[in-house]
Amino acid sequence: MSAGLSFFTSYGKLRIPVYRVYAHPLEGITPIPESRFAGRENILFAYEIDVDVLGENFLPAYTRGDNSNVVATDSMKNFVLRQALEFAGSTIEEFLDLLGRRFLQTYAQMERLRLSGRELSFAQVTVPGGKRGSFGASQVLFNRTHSDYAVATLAFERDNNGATVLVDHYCGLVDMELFKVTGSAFSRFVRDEYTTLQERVDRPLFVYLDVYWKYIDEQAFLSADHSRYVPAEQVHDLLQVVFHEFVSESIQHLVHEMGQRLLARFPQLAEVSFEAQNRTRDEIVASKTDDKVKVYSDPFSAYGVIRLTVSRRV
Ligand SMILES: O=c1[nH]c(=O)c2[nH]c(=O)[nH]c2[nH]1
Repeated sequence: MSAGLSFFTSYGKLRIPVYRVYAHPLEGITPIPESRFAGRENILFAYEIDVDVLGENFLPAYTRGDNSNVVATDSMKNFVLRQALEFAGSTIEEFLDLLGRRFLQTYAQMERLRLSGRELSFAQVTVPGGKRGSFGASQVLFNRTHSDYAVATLAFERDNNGATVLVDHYCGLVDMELFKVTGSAFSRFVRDEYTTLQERVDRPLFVYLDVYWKYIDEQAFLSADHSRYVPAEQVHDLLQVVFHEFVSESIQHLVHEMGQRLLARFPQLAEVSFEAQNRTRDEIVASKTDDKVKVYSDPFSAYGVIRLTVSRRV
């Protein structure tokens, strides 16, 4: 080894596309008042999977070209795809859990592992139903959508007895884009010689929003009954309801309210985090006859970013 140097390495395969058809439906979730979401049929269970192997025992591959402890990333890709066929669960968290345990059981060369999943969103196509004039969801045709999507990351290690342990996790929903035309303010901020922004008691607020959550107890998202599982769809709907209802003084104020509402609705969560981008458009012209009719266009390309983590006190 090179004297006086230390190394941190990881290697793996990113963005392994998995399209499992007829996975087990997600059932048994607890309904919430903010959402009509009742479960997923999982006719098409589609995710991109990242595998990251961490540890020290493959360092000789870097320092001496010794690959004897290297599992080819190509084999990792094949492993993930084969496990997808055997997968009997219903959620991305359960799939990552299966992968983590099976990888560490199969490969003694792997010390630690981080696995991530990114939803490839598809929506059931609406087609005419049996009765004249009725429409319903196709059971066979899906339209790829490019809107917000769920994510999850699970990290695994071995304990002293060699058993696999889940050591960290987070779940999330990223790339929401929400535009509220009225009912948001931003005023009474610091004013000095650099201030050009007008005070606005009512502004159209356009935010890009990512939200992440962690559970108190991993059994809440791994147990097969799903009664304490928090589906991204419910989080999505709850955040929309809060934005719809709440008249905010700022994005800071809005994400704080969203954090409070999420932790109150889901007692099984330990922490929620937000990253919001301020994409509010500039007012260009307003109607002379109707106050609420206005035209907005894109602002200067730099955008504000607002972050928040809300944790339960322990
Ligand atoms: O909600 C907002 N928070 C800010 O911190 C900020 N700063 C700014 O210029 N506009 C806004 N809006």
